[in-house]
Amino acid sequence: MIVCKFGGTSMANARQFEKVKAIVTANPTRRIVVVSAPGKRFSNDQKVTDLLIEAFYDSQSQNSALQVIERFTSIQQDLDLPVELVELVTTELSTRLGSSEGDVNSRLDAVKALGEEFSARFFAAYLSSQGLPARFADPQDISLLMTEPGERAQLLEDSYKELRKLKDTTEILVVPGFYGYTQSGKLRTFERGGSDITGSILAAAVDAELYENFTDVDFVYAANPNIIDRPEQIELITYREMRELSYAGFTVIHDEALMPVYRKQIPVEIKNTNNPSAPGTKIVAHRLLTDRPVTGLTADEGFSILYVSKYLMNRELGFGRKLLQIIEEEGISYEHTPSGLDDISVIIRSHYLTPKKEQRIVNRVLQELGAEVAYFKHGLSMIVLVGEGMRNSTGLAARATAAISQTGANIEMINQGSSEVSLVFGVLEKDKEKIVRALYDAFFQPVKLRV
Ligand SMILES: Nc1ncnc2c1ncn2[C@@H]1O[C@H](COP(=O)(O)OP(=O)(O)OP(=O)(O)O)[C@@H](O)[C@H]1O
Ligand SMILES: N[C@@H](CC(=O)O)C(=O)O
Repeated sequence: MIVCKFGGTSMANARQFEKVKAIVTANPTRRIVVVSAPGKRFSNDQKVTDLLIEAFYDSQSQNSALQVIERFTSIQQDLDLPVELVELVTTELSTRLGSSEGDVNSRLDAVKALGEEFSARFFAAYLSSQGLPARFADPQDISLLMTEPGERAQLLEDSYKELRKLKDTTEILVVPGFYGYTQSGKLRTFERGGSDITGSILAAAVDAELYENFTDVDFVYAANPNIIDRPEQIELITYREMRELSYAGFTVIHDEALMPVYRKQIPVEIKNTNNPSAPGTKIVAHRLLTDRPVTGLTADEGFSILYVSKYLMNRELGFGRKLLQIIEEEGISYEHTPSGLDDISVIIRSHYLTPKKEQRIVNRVLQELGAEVAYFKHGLSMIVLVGEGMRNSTGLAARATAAISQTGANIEMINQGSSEVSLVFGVLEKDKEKIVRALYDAFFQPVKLRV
C-alpha cells in the first residue's frame, strides 16, 4: 500500500483536485490519501489556514470567513458537488467561530482544522461522484489520538495499534491532515505544515511500501529555489540530511514528519502534483556518497544569542547546566550552545523571548551565576550546510568561511553538529541571502578552469 499526502498547492482549487484524482487513480495501491487545506492558487494568494486564523482573531470583520466560504463554494461549483457540502462549511465555521467552549488555543485549533476537514470531505465526495469507492476518514473515528493540551502536540504511541487497522481498507480513505483528537475528545492540531506529519504517521502505522509527499516542485533542490536560480536537484537524500535541512528552512517537508517513517525505514518520495512523471526526490536510510560533500544548504531567520562570559568559567563545575536550567525555567528550548574557555553562548528562537523574560534571564545569569557579562543580541540567521559526505571531507569549514568572508559579512557563531553532517553559521539576518549565494557558488557551481 502507498500512503500519499497532497499539500495546500495540490488542493488549491477544482483543477488541482482533478490532478490529484488522476494521480490517486493511476495506481490502485494508493489507498490512503492525506490532504492539506486549500493553499495558494497564485503567488500572492492566501492559504485557507491563514484565512481561518485571521477569521478567528478578527471576528468583527467577516471578510476572511467569507473568503473561506468562497474558496469552498468555487470548488463545489466547478466540480458539481452537492451544495449541502458548502452549507456544512458555513454552519461549522460560524459554530466554531462563535464557540466559547475551552481555552483560546483549543478554540483556535478547532477553527484552524476546518481547512483540512473540508478539503478531505470535498475530495472524498468528488471521488465518489466519479464512481470511485472512497470515503472521508474522520481522525476521531480512526483513533488518531493526540497528547492533551499543555504537552507538545504529538501522536500518542498507543494510536498505532488502532491506525494499523486501516491497512485492510478496500476503499480509498481520504484523511484530513494536521489534526487529531485527545483521549478526552478535544481537537488538537500539529504545528503549521503538520499534514506531512499525519501522512508519515499513517504510512508507518500501515507499514506502507512508500510514503509519497506531493507538493509543487519537481525535486527538493540543494538550496531554496526562491533564492538561488535553478539550484541543483537532489535525487537521493538520507532521512538525517532531510531532517537537518527541513528543520533549518527547507519548507518542502516538516522535519517532524521524518521520524515515523524513519523508524519503520519506509522510503519517502517528494513529487510534483503538477508534473507527476518527474522522478522526484527519494528519502532513504543510506545512499552512496558522491564527490559532493555538501548535499544542501539552507538559511532560517528569527534567532537570538545570549552571550555569557565569566573568567575561569571552564573550571566551574555545573556552570553550563545552571545556565541551561535558567533557560528551561523560562519555558525556552535552545538550539546551540557554542562555548570557549571563559564564555558560552546560547542560541534560541526569538519568538520565545519577551523584553521581561530577557531582563529576568540576564539578571539571574549575572546574580545567580556571577557572570561578568550577559546580554542578548537579536536579528540573527542560521545558515546550515548539510551532507553525509561532510564527515569524510577535510578543509570544508575553511572553504565555507572563505566564501562567507568574501561577502564582507561577519560570522557571529560557528557550530558543528557532533554527527558531523551539519555545519552551522550564525550571521546577521541582513547578510543571509548573499551568504547563501556565496556558499552555493563555493559548493555547487562547476569549477571554472582558467585558460
Ligand atoms: N530546497 C528547496 N527545494 C524545493 N523547494 C523548496 C526548498 N526550499 C524551500 N522550498 C519551497 O517549498 C515549497 C513547497 O513546500 P510547501 O510546504 O510550501 O508546499 P505545499 O506542498 O503546497 O504544502 P502546504 O501548503 O500544505 O504547506 C516550494 O514551492 C518552494 O518554494
Ligand atoms: N494547512 C496547515 C497544515 C498543512 O498544510 O500541512 C498549514 O497551512 O500549516
